[in-house]
Amino acid sequence: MTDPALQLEGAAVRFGARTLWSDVSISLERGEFLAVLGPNGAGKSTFLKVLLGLQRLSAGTAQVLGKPVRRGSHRVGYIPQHHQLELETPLRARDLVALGLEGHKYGLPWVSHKARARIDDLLDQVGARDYAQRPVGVLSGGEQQRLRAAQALAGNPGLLLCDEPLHSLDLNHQRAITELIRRQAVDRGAAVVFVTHEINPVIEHVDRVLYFARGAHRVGTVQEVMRSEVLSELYQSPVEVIEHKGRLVVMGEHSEGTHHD
Ligand SMILES: Nc1ncnc2c1ncn2[C@@H]1O[C@H](COP(=O)(O)OP(=O)(O)OP(=O)(O)O)[C@@H](O)[C@H]1O
Repeated sequence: MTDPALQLEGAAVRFGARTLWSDVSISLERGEFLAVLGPNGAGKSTFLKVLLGLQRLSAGTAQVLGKPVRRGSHRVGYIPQHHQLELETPLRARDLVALGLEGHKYGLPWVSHKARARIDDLLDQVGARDYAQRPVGVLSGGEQQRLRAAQALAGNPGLLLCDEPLHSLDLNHQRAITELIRRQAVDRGAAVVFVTHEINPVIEHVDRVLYFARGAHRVGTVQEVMRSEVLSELYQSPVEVIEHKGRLVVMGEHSEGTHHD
């Protein structure tokens, strides 16, 4: 039996007197797609930081691919939240993708034929071949974001962590990147943790939802969590979830995502 891709037991993060979230227990199998939802400041990115080994738990345990979390695991791919790279960043677009290949993290002196083919393939898949030779700093936000997705997939990760990866992408590229992420899960058996404010673009791929709000959380299938009574209880105020042509419209979500002890 293979280890779960991700396993948290009684996990909590506290900053001083503030409990961001607590008592999170979840196990994710290879190939599973978890959407992480919740209002601003609810602790979604912090959840990813825990899995990246960048944020210590205040209680509980976290294991990734059968081992305690640690920084810099090449089995973990990460698409960070969008931020514009500096104009002067001394990398071409294809170099950014190459950085995702194991063994290329500390410089780019020599790229094997096989690695070059893999980079070309990824550049094609994210539609970045045309700007592969351009300096990354001059590229648009969406163009950079597509390269980050390719970089995260380059090392064939067993766990793929995505922090709002569709942000700043047009509809066509949203679909292309979503399809790439889905294939990593379905064809290559990676577990996906997908932080998003908007579940609809990925709803057909989501196996389970982890919803954070007001220091509490719920875990379950889309049908179990994305319901008026469940979210109203979580937000402690009326929230209405309406299904319309396969899309979910959530009305009455508050922006306040945290509480103070
Ligand atoms: N090291 C830290 N020390 C104190 N507070 C922190 C620290 N890291 C994060 N926080 C706080 O924890 C809260 C949760 O942040 P996080 O980035 O996880 O939220 P989020 O759900 O991803 O929000 P958004 O949707 O806005 O991206 C924020 O209020 C943030 O200021």
